[in-house]
Amino acid sequence: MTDQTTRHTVEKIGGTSMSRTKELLETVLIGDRKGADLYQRIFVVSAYAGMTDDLLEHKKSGEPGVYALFASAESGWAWGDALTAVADKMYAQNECIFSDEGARQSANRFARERIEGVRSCLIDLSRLCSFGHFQLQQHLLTVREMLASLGEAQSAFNTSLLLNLNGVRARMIDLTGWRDEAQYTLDETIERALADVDLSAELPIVTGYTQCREALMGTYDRGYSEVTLSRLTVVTGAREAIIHKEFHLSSADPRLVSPDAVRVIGETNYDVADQLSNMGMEAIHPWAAKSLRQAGIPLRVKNAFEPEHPGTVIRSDLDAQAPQVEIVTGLSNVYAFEFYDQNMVGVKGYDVEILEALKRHMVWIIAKTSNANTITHFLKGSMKAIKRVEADLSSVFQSAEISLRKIALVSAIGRDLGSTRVLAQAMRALSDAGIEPLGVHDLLRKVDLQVIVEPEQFEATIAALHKGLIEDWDVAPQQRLHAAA
Ligand SMILES: Nc1ncnc2c1ncn2[C@@H]1O[C@H](COP(=O)(O)OP(=O)(O)O)[C@@H](O)[C@H]1O
Ligand SMILES: N[C@@H](CC(=O)OP(=O)(O)O)C(=O)O
Repeated sequence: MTDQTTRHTVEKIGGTSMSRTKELLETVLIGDRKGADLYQRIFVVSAYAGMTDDLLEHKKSGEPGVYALFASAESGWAWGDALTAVADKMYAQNECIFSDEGARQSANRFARERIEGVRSCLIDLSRLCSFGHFQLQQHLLTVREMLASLGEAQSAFNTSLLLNLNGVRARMIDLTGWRDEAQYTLDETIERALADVDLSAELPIVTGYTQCREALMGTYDRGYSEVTLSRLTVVTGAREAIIHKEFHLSSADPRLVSPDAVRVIGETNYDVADQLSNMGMEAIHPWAAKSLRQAGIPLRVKNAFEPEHPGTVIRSDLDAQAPQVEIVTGLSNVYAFEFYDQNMVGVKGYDVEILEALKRHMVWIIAKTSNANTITHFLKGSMKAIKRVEADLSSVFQSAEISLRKIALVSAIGRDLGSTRVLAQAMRALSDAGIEPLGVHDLLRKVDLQVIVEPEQFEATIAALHKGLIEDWDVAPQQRLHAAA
């Protein structure tokens, strides 16, 4: 069926929003909908806020969770206590969600069965690996997948149960591979799981984690639920993918710039979405955007708690009407990895070696610059991994001087920044705020302007650029006329 009015949507609810379960029922999940209006939607749910952090490692601080403890030899059996703490957190979450005793018990039973199943599997694996014939290293990805999927299994089970209690025909679609006998590709797994679902009369609540041959965790790592969202959208031929977040996609993080000063982004294109995810803004996982863009399906980012608001539409064919910065975002903990070698002038091959080392140690490159004898990469990753890159390169290039420093990178992003006014106004805004940038990247392809500052100046830089390039953008020419008169 291709009729726009009857085709379904696929909608993801992020972890931060999932934790506000009761409000979600009154907005996104049920709200004023009745009868047929409740259906023709597929929901993909993330784990409740903080759950995946505790199961794996903290996304921002890197603090070890169950996985990181299990993987590190020095931690011994500490992972077992960490897993028990996750179970307790799950029961506490169930306590908040279900006032009905029977429902709470079945939610707790579900969580306990999954947690204890994984626990005994990990104990067996540790025992096997103590023989030496089985190498723990070879199984760590599977362990990571098993642990991560616990979070999404809980939230999908709870959401469908809660909807059932509220008279909605919801069905949990468990893509986590729990006790499955065969393994399929991502697309096949999705097709098989939804084959007998009648979208006009059932509401599928799908786990954000999909266990499949491609191993989502190995390829995409954190933020994987958006990959499930995008493939589900493409495979089921949905008319639109929707991401429900805690805030509207705004011109800056409303936690850093006052919510009154930020603007909701009405529309943008996938080019801007790519820049945002590169900066770790998580507007959408870069790989998720790719599938949707290739299939020509629009993505809408909405505030989960303001369901009437149309939110932000992201499509490939939306060009800007005029040069304008749309969003100011950044990363406060970036490593500037500077490789300097005077022997480099006129010689090729340095770049390749550096890139190989970065790839080998799985370090994310945010940006790079180079000149005659210096190549600087701006990196996101663990200090440990970056130190390994440094060691590898020092042994290959003995005359090189490699230096590493922490910086913050703030980026002003828009579909068309092709006006010299953007750079001029950015510099004025920074100088007015007393910020001296360590570096600025204004490239030929005008979609972003990157400013490098000391980490302590991160928030002030976001605020200053937001003020200069967004809040004051339309008023600035007039003010300049007054100033000149
Ligand atoms: N430009 C922005 N617009 C909206 N939120 C932003 C923006 N930049 C950063 N954020 C932050 O993103 C957070 C949501 O992050 P995310 O991990 O995507 O949540 P979720 O768990 O819902 O997927 C919000 O708490 C908000 O502070
Ligand atoms: N819960 C997972 C997957 C995910 O996509 O989460 P969120 O939608 O909350 O970013 C993670 O934290 O990585």
